Amino acid sequence: VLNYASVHPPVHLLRYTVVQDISAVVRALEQGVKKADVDPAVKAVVICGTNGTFSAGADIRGFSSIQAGDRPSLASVIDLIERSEKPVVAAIEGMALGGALEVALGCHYRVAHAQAWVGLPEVTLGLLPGAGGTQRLPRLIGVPAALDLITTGKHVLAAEALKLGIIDEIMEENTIDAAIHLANKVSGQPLNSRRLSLKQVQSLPNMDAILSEALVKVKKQARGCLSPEMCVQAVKASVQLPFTEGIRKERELFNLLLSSGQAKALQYVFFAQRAAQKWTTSSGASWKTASAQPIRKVAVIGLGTMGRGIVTSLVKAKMSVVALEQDQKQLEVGARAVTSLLEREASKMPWIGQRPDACDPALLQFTLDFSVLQDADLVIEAVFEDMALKKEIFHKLSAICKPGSFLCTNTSALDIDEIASATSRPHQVIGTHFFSPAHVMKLVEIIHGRHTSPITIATAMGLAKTIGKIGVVVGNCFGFVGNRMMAPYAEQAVFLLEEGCKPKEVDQALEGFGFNLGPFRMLDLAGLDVGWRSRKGQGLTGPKLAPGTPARLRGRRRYSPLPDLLCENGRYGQKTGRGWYQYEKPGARIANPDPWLHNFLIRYRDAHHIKARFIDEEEILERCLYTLINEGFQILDDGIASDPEDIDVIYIYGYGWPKHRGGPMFYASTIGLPRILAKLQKYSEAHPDIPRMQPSAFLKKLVFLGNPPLKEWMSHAGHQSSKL
Ligand SMILES: CCCCCCC/C=C/C(=O)SCCNC(=O)CCNC(=O)[C@H](O)C(C)(C)COP(=O)(O)OP(=O)(O)OC[C@H]1O[C@@H](n2cnc3c(N)ncnc32)[C@H](O)[C@@H]1OP(=O)(O)O
Repeated sequence: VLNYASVHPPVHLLRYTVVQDISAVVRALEQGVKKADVDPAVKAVVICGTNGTFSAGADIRGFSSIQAGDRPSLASVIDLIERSEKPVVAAIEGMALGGALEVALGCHYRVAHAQAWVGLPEVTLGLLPGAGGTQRLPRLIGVPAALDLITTGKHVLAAEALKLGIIDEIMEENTIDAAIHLANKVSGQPLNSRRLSLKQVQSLPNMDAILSEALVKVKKQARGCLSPEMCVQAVKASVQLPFTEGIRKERELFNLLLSSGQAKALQYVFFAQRAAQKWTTSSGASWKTASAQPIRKVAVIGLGTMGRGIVTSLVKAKMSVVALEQDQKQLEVGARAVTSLLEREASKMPWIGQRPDACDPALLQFTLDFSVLQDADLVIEAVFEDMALKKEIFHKLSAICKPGSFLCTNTSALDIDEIASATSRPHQVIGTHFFSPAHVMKLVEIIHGRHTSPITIATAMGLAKTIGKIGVVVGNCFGFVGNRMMAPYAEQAVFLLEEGCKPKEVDQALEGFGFNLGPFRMLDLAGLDVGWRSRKGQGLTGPKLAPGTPARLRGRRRYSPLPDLLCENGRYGQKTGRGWYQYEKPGARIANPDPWLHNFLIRYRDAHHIKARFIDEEEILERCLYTLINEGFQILDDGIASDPEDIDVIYIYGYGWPKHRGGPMFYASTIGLPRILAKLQKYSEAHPDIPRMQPSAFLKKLVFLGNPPLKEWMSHAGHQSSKL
């Protein structure tokens, strides 16, 4: 939106908001600036936004239509603004992000409201600031600060932007009036010193080291994502090249990113994350009609690893919390752990820690007394995965809690309906599957049971948002979405060990793909005893296993007893200092290959007459990833997830799937469903005793229908989503 308004002659006001059609905004800005330039009555120009917002930047959907090599017309207009003979002042209210901040950097002065914030988030969309931002910002604030902003995409508040030198003045109110005042004041003064393209980047004695360290750092963190590295290269160009050549380099890098496919994936994730908030269930309940109830007081039952993280997240969000344990010793240990987590969190955010209300002790109460829970608006049970124990707790809660209280269970696999059956209010029972460490991980799977009411779902989603998490609504089945898909993935990883791989080879392949942790490092971190307990519960191993069951078969399905054997040897992973790897001591984090394990694998293969073979990276990746994706198709067909975006958000924020690959279902769409199907067919023919490798009927159907785009998949699902 752009208005050319003559409000306070001789200053002309250009109002615009870049969130819709960038080319319309660019055209209007160009006309406005040109008109002001030739109008002798105009002495200065102020650029501002509408409705209290400067601009959130370009419409991300528009990027798909940009062709590599397009002349970035926004960049030309920014040049025009900078070249103007009349002072141009940016009046920043609300936010100035991406292209909008680049426009402001082209202005000669920048005035911001105290509550405003600015940033260059392009890197998070797989791009770099492509309209001169990588060349102007280092000239304005120096290389280290510019690198920090451009490679992370972080937003900074006006006060910090002032300190960094991004803006010139902060206003508590009337930002536009202040900008007009400044424009009048500087009218007629020379402008060259305000034109960033004419400035040199401030030289630093250790510039080479700063740039190469930045490159090493982003490469290490990016796990194959290109945009942070390209951002460093662009900033390096601002140091090493004259402005116009730097701009050329910036454009070259921008075009490279635009055609990389990663930008498409990251932009897909931006919208998928937002789409996941617009939940629906297969019974037709949806975010549109259900409203969240206000939650003032939350109770958490159990102060184990999960309970501690959950309490910490709630307190950080300034919610009133009661934490319950069953005996004094566990209560004290849990309370100490929560306090230490909160202290650590406060030290990471000193600006919050200094505030007197940062962690009001009155907000957090530790208790052994169940009756204290009676006035809680919502209870999160976070004891360990034992159905009988959970049912006992829910039965008690149902009797004690006030009628309106919502009852949540933090479970990673158990049946929500069975837990709800222990209460007199199954419509207020819901699963809230947090991920460890719960004060860090963003994801919460919100699992609705057969009787869960829409208001309960909306309230759980609202709570997730309040505490800064991403809730994704899923249906009730063993393992829900995330762990159900993880099962065939982890199973393949273990089968690969049986057939000849070492844990490190499997982990390296998947970490090379971009996962934070490969499957064996992940299992060691989570604790191998967790899965062992679950398998014993299912009768797959342990006392419930029928005598005479073959070691490597359960029914007609292939089974690997390897993880059980490790646990029987006391190897539970990091916590015991031994698992799939060895660690310096219990609790240590650095995983080292363990000769004991390698010998054990050799003996195991001998005992079961398995001839070890060399397995290449391609097979490791295909078997682990395609079986996981295959389960995803089954989940969609079953209606457990309402669309592929939900699955992708779960995998990115809960399982460390590389964001620049867009999530497993998006990745499948980029590989092409016919290829995935063909590979699954090939592997399932070679391994007929692994049912999870047999292609899902839904995948086959989509291939038969000609590999439709991801957006159309659900219109072909057996279980029609109500979103459609
Ligand atoms: C060779 C060519 C060179 C061209 C150079 C071009 C230079 C320009 C580059 C850019 O400007 S890149 C874009 C930079 N901007 C961003 O990345 C901002 C992204 N948005 C946000 O961070 C947040 O949305 C927000 C603005 C901080 C608001 O957050 P809030 O939590 O309040 O709301 P949301 O739920 O996130 O968003 C509401 C609604 O708006 C949609 N939306 C937000 N930003 C954009 C956008 N930039 N493009 C398109 N759509 C956007 C968002 O999807 C939500 O939509 P619905 O889900 O409600 O439909």
